[in-house]
Amino acid sequence: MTKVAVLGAGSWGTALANTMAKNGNQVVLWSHKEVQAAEINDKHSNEKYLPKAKLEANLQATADMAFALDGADIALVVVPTKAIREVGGQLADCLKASGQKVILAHATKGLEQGTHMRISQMLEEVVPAECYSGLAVISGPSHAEDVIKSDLTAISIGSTDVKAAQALQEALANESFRPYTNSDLVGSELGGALKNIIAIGSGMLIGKGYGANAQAALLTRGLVEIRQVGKALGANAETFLGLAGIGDLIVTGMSPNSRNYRAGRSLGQGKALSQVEEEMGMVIEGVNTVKAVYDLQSSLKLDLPITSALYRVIYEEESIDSAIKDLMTRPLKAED
Ligand SMILES: NC(=O)C1=CN([C@@H]2O[C@H](COP(=O)(O)OP(=O)(O)OC[C@H]3O[C@@H](n4cnc5c(N)ncnc54)[C@H](OP(=O)(O)O)[C@@H]3O)[C@@H](O)[C@H]2O)C=CC1
Ligand SMILES: O=C(CO)COP(=O)(O)O
Repeated sequence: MTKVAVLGAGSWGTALANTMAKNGNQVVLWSHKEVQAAEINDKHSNEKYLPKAKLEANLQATADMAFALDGADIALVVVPTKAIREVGGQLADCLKASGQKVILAHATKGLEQGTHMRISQMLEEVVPAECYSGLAVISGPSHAEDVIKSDLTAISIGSTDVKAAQALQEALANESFRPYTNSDLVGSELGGALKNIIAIGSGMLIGKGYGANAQAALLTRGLVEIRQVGKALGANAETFLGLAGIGDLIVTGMSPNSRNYRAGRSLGQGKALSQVEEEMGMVIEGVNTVKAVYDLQSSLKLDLPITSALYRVIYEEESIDSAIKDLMTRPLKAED
């Protein structure tokens, strides 16, 4: 049995914590809100993020991070990208105070605004190296709404530290949840972050009334952009053919359980971004990630037409129709 502290009690943190508790591990889920921790402990539910789900009775929650981390083998951070430095800083303070060393992992899919850093790079900056042995990312096609129902799911765990990846793999694996390990931390993080951009575009096409041809074209050409950015940032191109690449692109670009897809669909139906964000009530990572990648493309000397079109629609008020026309009438070229 492994002791795991999961930091972040939104939909994904709760679903991952619940899976590991169901497997018989000792799991403590940290929420920054007392009231939410109390709901999980008393009612075994997290209605805001996973409506109607019955959580495992042995899943314990707390609003005290030091308590969650006490004796933990693994600390798994699952908060939105914008909260990583704050939560990582609190984690570092707890680990420094206790003198404990953990396997450090995260399941967040984004890039930092301004710095364009990956999540593990941010964590490395805020958590001193002596506080952890091994850093891993949980990536791959996995909606919390499906995982909580024990729908069949396969994910990938990216880490250069085999022992760290295997410890997470053991804690998570069961008959309906199959984790694979993968040594490409960079590619696993980038696959997870960048597919959110394309998923917004895929939702937009459906919201506009286009069909499966359009969606397949966008996802395939989107994968080319993901791979180009990934290679330029040091990922292994092969990773994008795996669960953390095309696997996650398929599920996020096609499933109504995806926040990014649903956001794009609502934008395609004519809603304003502010309204879409308010109605979602959950993080839509792709909205910030499209800006990060748009900003990065010139320094990486890349031409990313789909990412650029989505950036213009989201941030510069270009109409979706105009962006689609622009993409479809670019100079003809060979497929690369
Ligand atoms: N949902 C999914 O199916 C999947 C999500 N992911 C990724 O996981 C990450 C988290 O997403 P998800 O769980 O969906 O997000 P949600 O929006 O469902 O939940 C976010 C959680 O983080 C908490 N939070 C926000 N800011 C802070 C903070 N400063 N300190 C502490 N807690 C904070 C929120 O608390 P509060 O309620 O107070 O706002 C909430 O509990 C994202 O990067 C997402 O891309 C990856 C795979 C699947
Ligand atoms: O990464 C995810 C599924 O693998 C979740 O995507 P959304 O944030 O779009 O729901």
